[in-house]
Amino acid sequence: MADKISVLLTEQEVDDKIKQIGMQISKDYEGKDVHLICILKGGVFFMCELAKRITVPVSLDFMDVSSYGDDTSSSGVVKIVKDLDELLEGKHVIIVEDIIDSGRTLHYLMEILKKRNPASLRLCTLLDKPERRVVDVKVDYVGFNIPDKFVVGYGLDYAQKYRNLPYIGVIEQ
Ligand SMILES: O=P(O)(O)OC[C@H]1O[C@H](OP(=O)(O)OP(=O)(O)O)[C@H](O)[C@@H]1O
Ligand code: HPA
Ligand SMILES: [Mg+2]
Repeated sequence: MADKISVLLTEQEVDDKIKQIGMQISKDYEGKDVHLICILKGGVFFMCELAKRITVPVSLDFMDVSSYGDDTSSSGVVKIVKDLDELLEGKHVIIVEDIIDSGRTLHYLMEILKKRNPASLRLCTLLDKPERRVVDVKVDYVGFNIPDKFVVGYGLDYAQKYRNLPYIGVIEQ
């Protein structure tokens, strides 16, 4: 049976927000190149749209880190499924995520990536659920703070489904 999904953030709201973040990053990094790291799979839709809105030179890389599997809450175990292709030494790096929830994934990742000597390292997320935080993470660019609800769409999945929705929705129980 199909799940009933209600809209939390419309496609227009998400698109407008990504344009704003893109403009802010372009301003903050004027005269520099930025290296975007997409955290697969959830970050992929956001990164593609964001990259198009940044006006300074952009390079891209991908990392797959998984902590949720097909469940709706974090197992606390973070594993690197695919590492980056490129070195970070001297680069202005922005990690691009779909959501920060418990903070476990990003806390772990920031620690690992800092050790690779980027010129700078920032974190950009489309969604943040501050109420759910278990581990502290400093987030530099946030699209939306959202309530403690399990959301899907724009890269976010429930058991691998609904990543392709062009809006952010909540599965009704
Ligand atoms: O703040 P946390 O509680 O750690 O949760 C956030 C992480 O969980 C999700 O990834 P997931 O491991 O489900 O992989 P996916 O992106 O492939 O769905 C999401 O994309 C973030 O990476
Ligand atoms: O609300 C969520 N939805 C989908 N994946 C997630 N990973 C962490 N939080 C979420
Ligand atoms: Mg997931």
